[in-house]
Amino acid sequence: MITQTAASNDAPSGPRRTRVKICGLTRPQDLDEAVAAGVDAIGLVFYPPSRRCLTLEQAADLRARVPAFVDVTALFVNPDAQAVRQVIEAVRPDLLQFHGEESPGFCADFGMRHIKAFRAGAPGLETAATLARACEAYGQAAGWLFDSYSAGYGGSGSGFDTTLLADVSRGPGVPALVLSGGLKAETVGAQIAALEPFAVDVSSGVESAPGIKDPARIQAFMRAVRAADAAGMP
Ligand SMILES: O=C(O)c1ccccc1N[C@@H]1O[C@H](COP(=O)(O)O)[C@@H](O)[C@H]1O
Repeated sequence: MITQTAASNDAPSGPRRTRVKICGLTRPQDLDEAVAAGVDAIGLVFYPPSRRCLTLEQAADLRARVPAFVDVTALFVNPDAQAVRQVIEAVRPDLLQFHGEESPGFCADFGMRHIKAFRAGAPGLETAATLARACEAYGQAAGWLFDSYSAGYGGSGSGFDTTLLADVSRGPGVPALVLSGGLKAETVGAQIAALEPFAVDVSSGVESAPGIKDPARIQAFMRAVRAADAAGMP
């Protein structure tokens, strides 16, 4: 159930500032562009079938460019624990992000802040009630991320029916609501206005090809988020 009207995970009143994560970075110049544009977090993918997947060495090189106060998230899909530990050791991410069928215990076992992703509309997550119930099992997460249900596990560029989020718990002390799935500069403002997510997470919508970010699209996306925030100021 949504428990507050200003449906942000921030304090109940005050100016809106939607956090932005750009995921699936593979090149130093794209990382620099995202940081210069003002992102709050970047995501590095460790899922071999993805064209955005990095080696430990590539990821460590990218990580070394990230300044203070920008979080680095390491994204996995049903990894084995050893693979996660290797990434933690080599890359030192600030957060882990799990996009598969990882259990709450597995996600929490690394003693790190983590985000659990849910594919809205997937089997067992087809209604607002079942999606909300699934989230509740992951109360130790720092964020609940909502993505579309499509072939593969994410990063597809497709959106989903956001009415499925209607029953998700929100408010202080509840994992942050992170909206994802097919976001782009042209549409993100309307999504922010309608749903007031704590954060948005984008990959395909700021790319010219999988894993290749486009500076103009990154800047346009950030402008659209900030315009939506300004429009929602009290
Ligand atoms: O980016 C990937 O390749 C990826 C692979 C497996 C799981 C998740 C992945 N990316 C995440 O998917 C969402 C939506 O991305 P998009 O904007 O629709 O392309 C986002 O959270 C990415 O971090």
